[in-house]
Amino acid sequence: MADEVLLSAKNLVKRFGGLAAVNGVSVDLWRGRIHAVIGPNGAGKSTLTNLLSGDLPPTTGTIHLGGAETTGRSPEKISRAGLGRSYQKTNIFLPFTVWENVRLASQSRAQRAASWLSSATSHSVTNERAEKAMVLAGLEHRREAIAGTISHGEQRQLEIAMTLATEPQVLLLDEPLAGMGTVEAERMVALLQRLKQAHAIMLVEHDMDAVFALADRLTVMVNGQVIASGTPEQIRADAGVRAAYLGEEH
Ligand SMILES: Nc1ncnc2c1ncn2[C@@H]1O[C@H](COP(=O)(O)OP(=O)(O)OP(=O)(O)O)[C@@H](O)[C@H]1O
Repeated sequence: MADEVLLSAKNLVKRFGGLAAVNGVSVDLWRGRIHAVIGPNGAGKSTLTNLLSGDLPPTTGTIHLGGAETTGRSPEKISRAGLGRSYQKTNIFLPFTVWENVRLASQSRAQRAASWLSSATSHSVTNERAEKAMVLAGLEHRREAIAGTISHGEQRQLEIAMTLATEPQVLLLDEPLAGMGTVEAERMVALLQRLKQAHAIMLVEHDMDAVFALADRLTVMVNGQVIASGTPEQIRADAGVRAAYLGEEH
């Protein structure tokens, strides 16, 4: 699959009353690349994610997904157009098994008609999609485990498997490494590296070691605005970024 821009946002603005939480932000997400968005608390990262996913409509600006404009469309429509989002807040059904959770997520993608037709074909398509997502997320050996009993890191993998079961082209990942220990974080970094081959990924993450290990491009936001955008090397060398955000540690 050739690298291509799968999502393109231009001059996004989101105002809450007098506050411009996102103020003129443009971003292109490419298949085969991880694009990290970093910035201090309140910089506007979650708001930007909400604009791209349709959870919030932008005040002004445009969003194209896979060539079609999705500005102002519902999250459901944007999801169907190929965008998958994992939330910080978990969507997992804890009493269900890993497989049942991924299967349910896959079912949510099934055509409405298929549920009443209930054909063997639609079931096998749903199962195949779930199986593929579970394997891709590295959870096949935990298939029968109750979701509430698996480790925190595995639950984050499960959230990603559930997102993958909707077959997105673009993945918006909100702090996938939050609360992880070293071994779990390393496993998640390896998973994201695998996923980027077939997807465009936007990563919002506070773990700077992981961000600099993973990102092909970075956008640095402060107070709703982009203060720098570029490769990890360019961002590391940017005096404004060092002053505003990274300090002297990078
Ligand atoms: N629904 C809302 N109504 C009013 N103000 C909001 C709303 N959502 C966010 N804000 C404000 O917009 C600004 C950006 O917030 P946002 O959550 O996008 O930042 P962030 O970079 O994701 O921060 P964090 O790293 O802490 O998650 C903040 O000043 C926040 O208080």
